[in-house]
Amino acid sequence: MTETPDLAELERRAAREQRPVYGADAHIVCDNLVRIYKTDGIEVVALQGLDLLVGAGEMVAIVGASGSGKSTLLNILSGLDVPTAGVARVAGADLLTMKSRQRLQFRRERVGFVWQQTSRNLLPYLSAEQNVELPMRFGGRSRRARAARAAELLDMLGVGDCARRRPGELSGGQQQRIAIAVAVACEPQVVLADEPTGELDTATAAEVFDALRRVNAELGTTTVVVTHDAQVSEQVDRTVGIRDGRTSSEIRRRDDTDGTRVSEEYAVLDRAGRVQLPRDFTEALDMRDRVRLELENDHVGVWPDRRREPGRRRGPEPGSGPGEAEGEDGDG
Ligand SMILES: Nc1ncnc2c1ncn2[C@@H]1O[C@H](COP(=O)(O)OP(=O)(O)OP(=O)(O)O)[C@@H](O)[C@H]1O
Repeated sequence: MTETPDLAELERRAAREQRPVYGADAHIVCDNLVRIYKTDGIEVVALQGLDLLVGAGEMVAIVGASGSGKSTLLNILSGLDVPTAGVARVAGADLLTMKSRQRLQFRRERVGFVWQQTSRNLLPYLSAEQNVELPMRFGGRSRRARAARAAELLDMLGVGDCARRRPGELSGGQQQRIAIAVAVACEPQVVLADEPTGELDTATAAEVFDALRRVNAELGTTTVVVTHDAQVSEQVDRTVGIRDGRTSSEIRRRDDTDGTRVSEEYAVLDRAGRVQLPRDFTEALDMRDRVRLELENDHVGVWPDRRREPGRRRGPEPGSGPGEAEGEDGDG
């Protein structure tokens, strides 16, 4: 007969099983993040249990179809919007429980933003250097220190020669590089950019993205960039895909020992064990409603449900060795 464990035994077991807190080391933590908009009695679930971890100093691109929830996510991370449920922590600040004063302080000190519309980033009646100096006025720096930092940042971003010009006298790309200088003027720990290259041609977009990468590398700011631009997102080591308000896939890139760029696609596995297969994978194998799974030594095989409709495309037979895992076309 098995003995019922007493309270002390249960506590010992709980202590043994205690796992580290999700995202304990991460600089940005979204855990089961939910945002529901309610307008005229209609509910739109913009984020439905999104998980995301970004390490300190990391640069991540967020991609996804229109309406997938990218801007909603960025608005929450920037403290502009409050999530309906879940956990959102940025640079140690809890974005769900924060009071309005703390929120203001968070927005002034810990995060910098770059928006798509240049008019949202810069004041049109101030010169480039005055725009960069403006946020530093709240930080109590001397006038000389503000001017020195503005000059240093504009030089670093390749727009030192534009210091005296107003936004209307500058190209879109120059304006966005100045916007990046404004975003990092108060030495925030995190930079958030929502389609910063959306209004620019390809060559100028690459220059602006390069400026963001320079800031990330030289100042060490954790950087999250929402972008539609695949060419732009390829320049970062990690691209996170959002689908229907959830993180669905990740592409990680690294330089191999021989210098070639290697890129690998991952699916996000959440703590409930859910994996969202990429749409092109499910469509390629006509996977719908239900898939068959098999646990192997070092991977899990996923097959379309053959019994669903006899005669349709089939996946590979179980046990046909490594390579049978998700995404392999089983028609061979
Ligand atoms: N203020 C709002 N009120 C109601 N619904 C909203 C609001 N903002 C966004 N939504 C809805 O939430 C969903 C996610 O929108 P969001 O703007 O985050 O998507 P997105 O991925 O940034 O899209 P895009 O690439 O077109 O900017 C959409 O269905 C959108 O219509």
